[in-house]
Amino acid sequence: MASKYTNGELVSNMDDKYGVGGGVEDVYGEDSATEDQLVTPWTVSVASGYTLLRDPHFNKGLAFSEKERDAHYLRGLLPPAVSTQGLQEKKIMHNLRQYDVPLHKYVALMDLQERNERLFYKLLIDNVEELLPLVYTPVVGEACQKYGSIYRRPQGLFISLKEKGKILEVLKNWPEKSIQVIVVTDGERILGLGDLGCQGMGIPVGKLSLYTALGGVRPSACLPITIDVGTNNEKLLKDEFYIGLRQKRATGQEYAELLHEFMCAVKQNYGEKILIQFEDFANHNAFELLAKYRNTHLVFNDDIQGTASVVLAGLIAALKLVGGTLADHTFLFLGAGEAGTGIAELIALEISKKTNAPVEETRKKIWLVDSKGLVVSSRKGSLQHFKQPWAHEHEPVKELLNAVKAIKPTVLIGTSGVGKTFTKDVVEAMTSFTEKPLILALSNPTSQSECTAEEAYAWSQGRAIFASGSPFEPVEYDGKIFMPGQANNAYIFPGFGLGLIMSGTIRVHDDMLLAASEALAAQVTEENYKNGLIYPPFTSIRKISAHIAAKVAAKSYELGLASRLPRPKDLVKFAESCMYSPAYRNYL
Ligand SMILES: NC(=O)C1=CN([C@@H]2O[C@H](COP(=O)(O)OP(=O)(O)OC[C@H]3O[C@@H](n4cnc5c(N)ncnc54)[C@H](OP(=O)(O)O)[C@@H]3O)[C@@H](O)[C@H]2O)C=CC1
Ligand SMILES: CC(=O)C(=O)O
Ligand SMILES: [Mg+2]
Repeated sequence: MASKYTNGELVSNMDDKYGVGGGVEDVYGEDSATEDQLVTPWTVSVASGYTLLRDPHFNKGLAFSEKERDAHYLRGLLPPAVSTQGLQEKKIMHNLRQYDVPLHKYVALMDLQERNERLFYKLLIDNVEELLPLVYTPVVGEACQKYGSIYRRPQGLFISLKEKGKILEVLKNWPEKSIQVIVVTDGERILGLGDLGCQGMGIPVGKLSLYTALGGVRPSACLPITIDVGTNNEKLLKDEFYIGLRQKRATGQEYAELLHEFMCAVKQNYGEKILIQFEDFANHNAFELLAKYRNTHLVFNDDIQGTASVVLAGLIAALKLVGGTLADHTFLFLGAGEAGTGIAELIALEISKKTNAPVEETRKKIWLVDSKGLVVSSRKGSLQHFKQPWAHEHEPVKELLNAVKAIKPTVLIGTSGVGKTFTKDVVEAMTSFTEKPLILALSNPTSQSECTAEEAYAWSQGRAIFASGSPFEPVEYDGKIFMPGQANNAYIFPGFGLGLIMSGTIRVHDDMLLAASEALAAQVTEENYKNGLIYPPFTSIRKISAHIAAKVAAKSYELGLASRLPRPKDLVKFAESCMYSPAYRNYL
């Protein structure tokens, strides 16, 4: 047990309201952070020097000032030099850039997060375009595949079948008490990489680091959770470094009971307003969990709902480039799972709202292809429930190319999880009847992208408007530079979650997703359009998130689902004021 000082008095961590770990209490809270806010001595409890240096929430490394070194027993524990956060940032970015292997950069970043949290977030916020592909797709995918080998320290909470009957106790083991958002996975569909079992933990950890960096939700309010019910991945089951349960996945009642215990325990421990984001569940569980808990919990499925909202935003923005309304377009999806049907449904809803046509009608402009071909009415008997609404009248078509020729889409969206499926023939066929084909290759990571940016531009003779789930570099084609966009739910969920949290929202409503889409689309500038972009750059993501949060919160107040009263007048300003700042504090 570490010793601690409170106002000069030695106390045991046992007595500390922060429990295990202890640390300098941040009396101003992380949300309304401003640099150089002084913490008065009588309100602060101070860890002994050694403990303080090893507490990632408060450690500043060489940036502890001379006075802090004296006040907090750090003399001798640090070399004499005193640094600034800016200089530390410069050094770490320099060091990161020396690594050739992206996974090594990932490991270095995770080490930083566990050593000095504020510096980690400062880096991520200031260098978002450079670091996003590391802490998020594509590199996080490789990290999950190799999670057992690169595992150093536990991140987040692991809840396995072994914890059945004890989940509430497990939640209480987590040191932070005021959790506002949980991202949870069971690891069965990690990006387009399939079942990675317990090693899927990289995803909730990565998503929550974006909640903080992109959405400004304070890190101590974020809890990553992996539910381990086994894995059907034979390779992992045989891998000596695998960190999860070595058994086949539990299914049926056993699975449902564990998940139900989890959902009840979370609500019991954190209350009605805890946001639970489901992430990378396989579709046979994802739709069911969302349907089962959407009326009793504040739940959000990022793959179904977040993806739908980000794609709809891109489509609304793209109308400026291609003209017409959404109702004028014909949509074809490769992939009819969570992402595909989620997006399709939100497009149909948006068109319905705009045209007053019933959703049953507006769905008819949207077609989906799954692994067996075009989803058509003659297949109805064997289709999963989420595909049923898309089984339109048409003769069976097996291949995507033939579906493209038959449907003549103006918008082609890849949500198959299978790379290289938008072939030259497919893109050329689409380009033959559409002046400006809109091509979204959403599958992650990069290896699973339906086509590359270069392929989309080259095969369409530079006519395609292209965006992808994982980032691609700008492409030079025919002497012109083309800027591919990134159509990724990372644009939506941080701001969406912030909007829910800051308004005390108790349930997610589809209209909030539409509001988020419109807010994101409104952030695309004329300059972006000139570059062929349908999404704004991630460099302005905090501003974007504040606008998304404000629109989501406004919708929540309008629907009577917000519990934070009175409603703040200026919701954008309020969102900004809630955002975590990673600037160091003075602990004096
Ligand atoms: N960019 C973003 O923000 C997001 C991207 N994604 C990505 O989308 C992909 C899919 O995710 P999700 O929808 O959750 O996965 P699902 O497993 O729910 O759906 C995959 C769909 O693709 C179909 N499919 C698989 N292989 C083929 C093939 N060879 N030809 C045609 N269809 C095929 C499946 O068919 P069947 O039903 O017949 O099995 C299924 O309908 C993943 O790569 C994921 O990373 C997901 C969420 C967000
Ligand atoms: C981006 C994301 O959520 C996915 O690929 O699953
Ligand atoms: Mg996902």
